[in-house]
Amino acid sequence: MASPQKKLQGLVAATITPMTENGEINFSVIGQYVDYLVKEQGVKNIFVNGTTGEGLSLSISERRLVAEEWVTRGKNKLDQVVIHVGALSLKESQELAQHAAEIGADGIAVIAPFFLKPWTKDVLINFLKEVAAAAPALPFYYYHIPALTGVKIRAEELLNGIQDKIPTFQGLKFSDTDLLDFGQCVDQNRQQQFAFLFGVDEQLLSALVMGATGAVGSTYNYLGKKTNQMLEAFERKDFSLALNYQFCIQRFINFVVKLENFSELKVSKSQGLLL
Ligand SMILES: CC(=O)N[C@H](C=O)[C@@H](O)[C@H](O)[C@H](O)CO
Ligand SMILES: CC(=O)C(=O)O
Repeated sequence: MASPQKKLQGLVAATITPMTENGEINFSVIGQYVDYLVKEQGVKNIFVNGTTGEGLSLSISERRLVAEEWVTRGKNKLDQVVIHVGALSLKESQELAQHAAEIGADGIAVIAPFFLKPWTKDVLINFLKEVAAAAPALPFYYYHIPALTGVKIRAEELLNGIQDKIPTFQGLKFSDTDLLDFGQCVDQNRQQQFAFLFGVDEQLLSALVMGATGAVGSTYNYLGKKTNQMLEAFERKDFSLALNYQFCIQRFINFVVKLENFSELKVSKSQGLLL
């Protein structure tokens, strides 16, 4: 069973998967990448093989090797390494979950299957449950990203009673702008020790007000330090300073949104960018 004292909090960088010009994974820079995150950005948690890491575009054997390298390089340097193990095939997802446990990862996260989609909450829960059961000692996070999966089952609905089905359930990574849904996830689970990790970096301050306990995002690779300053200001209840930091972050993201050449990277104006 997941240990609550190891609660995932603060910033989690969704790592980019470094590649060589030939399209091979460039394992040789991952050690430096870890040091850069810790020393330059003050970020000590990572989320591997997610959206930013293009996990769904890698082969299963590449995903295993990437996960292994991050865990190895992060040893004694990072607090937590969470591996995204979602896949269309339940068997592949289970294989990756079991592998994450074997290599000593700190948690696994799973998105909803996105081609033949689960049509009800129960169908989705059953899929997640089977994956979680393949790594019964690892904390499990549901990765809610409806703009990319097309699975619109509300997170609030999914969380209702989830620990009865998935005892290792430890939190939610919420990559959507629906703060009603997010707020209700927090409000209805106050008795639990869940991690509520927000995934739309340009709106993190609003999510902190709603009770986010941390954040997973692409921009924490390079705006980690700035975002940590925002978190500290929020913690001190200096909301006007926190807002200044959020606006600064927004100006950067807005600049990228407006770059026409980046339009093909755009998921949707309101759902966040692949930065
Ligand atoms: C769709 C996507 O990749 N979202 C990322 C994580 O969930 C975010 O970190 C965004 O890249 C960021 O919020 C910028 O829009
Ligand atoms: C942002 C994020 O969490 C991801 O890239 O998966």
